Amino acid sequence: MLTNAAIKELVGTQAAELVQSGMTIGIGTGTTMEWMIRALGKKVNSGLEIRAVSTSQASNELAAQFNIPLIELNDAAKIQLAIDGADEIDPQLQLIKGGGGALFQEKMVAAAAEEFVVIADDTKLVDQLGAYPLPVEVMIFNWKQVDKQLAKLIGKPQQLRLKKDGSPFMTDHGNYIIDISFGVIENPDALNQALHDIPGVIETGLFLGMAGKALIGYPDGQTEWIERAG
Ligand SMILES: O=C[C@H](O)[C@H](O)[C@H](O)COP(=O)(O)O
Repeated sequence: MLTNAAIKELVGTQAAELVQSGMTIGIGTGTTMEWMIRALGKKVNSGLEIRAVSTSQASNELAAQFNIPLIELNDAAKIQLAIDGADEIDPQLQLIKGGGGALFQEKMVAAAAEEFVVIADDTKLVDQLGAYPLPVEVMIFNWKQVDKQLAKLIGKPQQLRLKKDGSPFMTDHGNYIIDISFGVIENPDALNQALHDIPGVIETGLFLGMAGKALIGYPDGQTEWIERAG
């Protein structure tokens, strides 16, 4: 049986095979994507010619270590393919993302891509989103006001993401994250809209109708492609 890290390596390495010379790709963030970036780096060092738009400082740094040419999203005329991990994946390929705090840039890159592929181990598959706390990126300027609005919307106070030293976690874009525990999200679209309606909410970790395919790895070493219906 494979360890969780080995499953991530399996799907990350397999996903790197999707990348063809000439492409501009989006590269996501997280422990699964680290394996994809490493595998892609080997291909680049063997002659694969690509350009990449990264979704975080951490992925920038890893990609740079492997000489993967990076460009800014504004300089990408086209992104043929974006690949990223996820924290939860439901049967419609609706996602919760942002466990690593990169949701805002990840969503901008995924939205700009012609195709968005998710890679994950099977523990990320759920029947309904919501067991994983939903990350919401908020302005520092009014985060306490946002929190009050969230308490009205959800009925209980929410958790500002903190670092191990107890100070607030800050995103690459200089914002805070509030992690919202739902248990089950009955209507992801309505929730996403309601959250966006709160001034000071910058982005949510709900990625709805974005992923076309997901590559899932299992402990027995098998992988499976799941496609979004419709
Ligand atoms: O902010 C982080 C991203 O959304 C990650 O893609 C997500 O948290 C999954 O990360 P991992 O592959 O480490 O489980």
